[in-house]
Amino acid sequence: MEVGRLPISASQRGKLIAAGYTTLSSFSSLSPSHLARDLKISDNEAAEIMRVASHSHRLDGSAGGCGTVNGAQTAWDMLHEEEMFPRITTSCEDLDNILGGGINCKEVTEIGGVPGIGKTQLGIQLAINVQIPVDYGGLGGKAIYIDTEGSFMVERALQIVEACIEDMSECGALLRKDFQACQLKMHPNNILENIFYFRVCSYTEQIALINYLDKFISEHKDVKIVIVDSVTFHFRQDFDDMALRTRLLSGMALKLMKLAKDFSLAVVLLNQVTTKYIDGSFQLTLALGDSWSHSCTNRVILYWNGNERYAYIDKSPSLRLASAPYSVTSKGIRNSASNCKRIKMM
Ligand SMILES: Nc1ncnc2c1ncn2[C@@H]1O[C@H](COP(=O)(O)OP(=O)(O)OP(=O)(O)O)[C@@H](O)[C@H]1O
Repeated sequence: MEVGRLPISASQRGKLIAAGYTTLSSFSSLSPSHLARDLKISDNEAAEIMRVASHSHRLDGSAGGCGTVNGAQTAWDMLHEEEMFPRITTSCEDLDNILGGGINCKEVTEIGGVPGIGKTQLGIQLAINVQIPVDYGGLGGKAIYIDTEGSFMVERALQIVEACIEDMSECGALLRKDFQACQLKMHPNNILENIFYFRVCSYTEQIALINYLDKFISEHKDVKIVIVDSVTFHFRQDFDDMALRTRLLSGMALKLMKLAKDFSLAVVLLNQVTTKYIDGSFQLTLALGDSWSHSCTNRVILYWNGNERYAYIDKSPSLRLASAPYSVTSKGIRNSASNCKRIKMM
């Protein structure tokens, strides 16, 4: 495919051609940072060109064009790319710390816990925090919220949005930043408008929607997080054929992992827990644990420790297994109250 046919801006097309990249295959094997250097553009802009190019290439291939295998990416490029995307804060410093700074883009993070522990609250918080402007250390992105249980409450979302704006204006004053400049972006109406909400009422609807996300996100490029609350709800009932259930779940998991990689976004899967008889005692395990266990990069378990809520990193290829307290307040997710007391006393 020729660069002239790519759906990018005329100036980007001009820069590609001027740098000698006249066909898609002439730069498809480069890393975004390499392309950014050659074109003298930002890494983000280069990553976006690569994404559009790879999408157009896929469409071209499915329309009969011949497919090519992309070249390898170096580990150095991968590290550089990772640094390009800040993590999405949970609004709880302790939780962010054990997560290596927050929820990572390009990865699937499963968050499980007992009813009432705060999974939905965390999901709503992330859908809002992903919109924190780049100037304030955020991603300035948008969110997709897939609700399978009907637990998303818009009034509660508004309450958390207002608290987030309040925090940002305080933070702006501390950092002497011009909060007025981002006030329009961080207006409650705009923040709520940037959360695309889908209610799904059956597993077939859920699979159909996840298959459609590719197209939806191509048309809404700012989406930086997809939250599914909860991912296994419809798969826990009305299933006689367990092999079919496992196949459908694995297919859905693969699709979500691919979305995370292709669009450099975070996928957060909220999940319920059940009790299982293991080694002579009943223990809490995530719903559909065995058929689902390879579907995520990171797994976080939320649990009660006395009266306090805790999060525990249960599985991760890069984070140490650790736990941290957090609380659910009227403002949303925050540091645990006892931790705040400790900080004040010090
Ligand atoms: N406005 C609020 N102020 C303080 N805490 C709140 C507020 N709204 C909700 N909560 C807390 O959040 C908890 C419910 O959290 P959430 O709905 O996220 O649980 P969940 O883990 O998703 O449960 P389920 O699995 O049943 O959906 C409540 O028990 C309450 O303690």
